[in-house]
Amino acid sequence: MGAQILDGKGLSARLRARLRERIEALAAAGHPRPGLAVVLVGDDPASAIYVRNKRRACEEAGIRSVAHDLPSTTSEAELLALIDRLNADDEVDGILVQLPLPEHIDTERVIERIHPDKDVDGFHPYNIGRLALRMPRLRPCTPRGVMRLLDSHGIDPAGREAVVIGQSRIVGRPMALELLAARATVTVCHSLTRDLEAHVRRAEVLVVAVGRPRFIPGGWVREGAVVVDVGINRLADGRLAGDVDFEGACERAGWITPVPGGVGPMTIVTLLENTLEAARLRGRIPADV
Ligand SMILES: Nc1nc2c(c(=O)[nH]1)N[C@@H](CN(C=O)c1ccc(C(=O)N[C@@H](CCC(=O)O)C(=O)O)cc1)CN2
Repeated sequence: MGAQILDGKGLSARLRARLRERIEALAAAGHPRPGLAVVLVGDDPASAIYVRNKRRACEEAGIRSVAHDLPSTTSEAELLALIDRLNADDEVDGILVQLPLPEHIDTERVIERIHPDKDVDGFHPYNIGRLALRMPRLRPCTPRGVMRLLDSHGIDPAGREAVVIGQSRIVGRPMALELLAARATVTVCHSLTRDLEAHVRRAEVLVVAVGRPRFIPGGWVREGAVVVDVGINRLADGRLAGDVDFEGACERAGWITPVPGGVGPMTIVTLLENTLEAARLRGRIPADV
């Protein structure tokens, strides 16, 4: 076990405490509390847990969260109508629609309907475009959380070979944009990539987000690499495993995120920070807090 741990759980707890202080100070000065609408459609058990955790995190931080739990039979038109109402509601600073949505709903159409200034997930084409142009506004939570985790441990990706495995909207694509903005040399690998092992072996910063337990063998990891494991996979015995063979990778990596306790908690704290940022962008709280 040589690798040092990138402790997302510890860092997120410190950031959440700081956020709570800022929000309480704002409230004491007479400013409104930021408001987040959390929309869950259907009964996916993992989504229900993530949404519950987000709502609890809001409460602890002093953010007002409003729950919209809709049945899996909700039509796309009904969901879009709810988003229209939330867009028009001045007390709602952020709108979060938990993904994945049921198959009969067009995810792109839903994301595009959210006003970009309330898009606390950072998935709207406007916000992704701003990130691509290195003019970020609201940034996707998981990649932003990863960058903060690296930064807090003094890890600068500039000039390094970064390899991202997975090209999802939530992680892979925006992660590549974040690393590019941080001036890494970035490769994105996906299901059609030939010789994945060769790409992994040359990665100085390796980010894996494929959703397959222990998909990357530890023996592929470059000596001294920074390994960021975004996968959260529930094993048959109930335990959680990442997308990387953690024990094997620890023998070779310089730094590694654990699962649980690495990237996941950073996603949630970044959502809270984005909600505060959205309230600022909308002028509901002062710009200088
Ligand atoms: N609208 C969105 N949907 C989804 C997102 C997202 O960022 N926005 N990301 C994922 C799931 N996700 C947040 O929604 C998420 C997943 C896991 C964690 C987390 O803290 N995990 C813990 C372990 C939790 C457990 O015991 O199961 C950890 O890694 O320590 C936070 C957020 C998909 N959908």
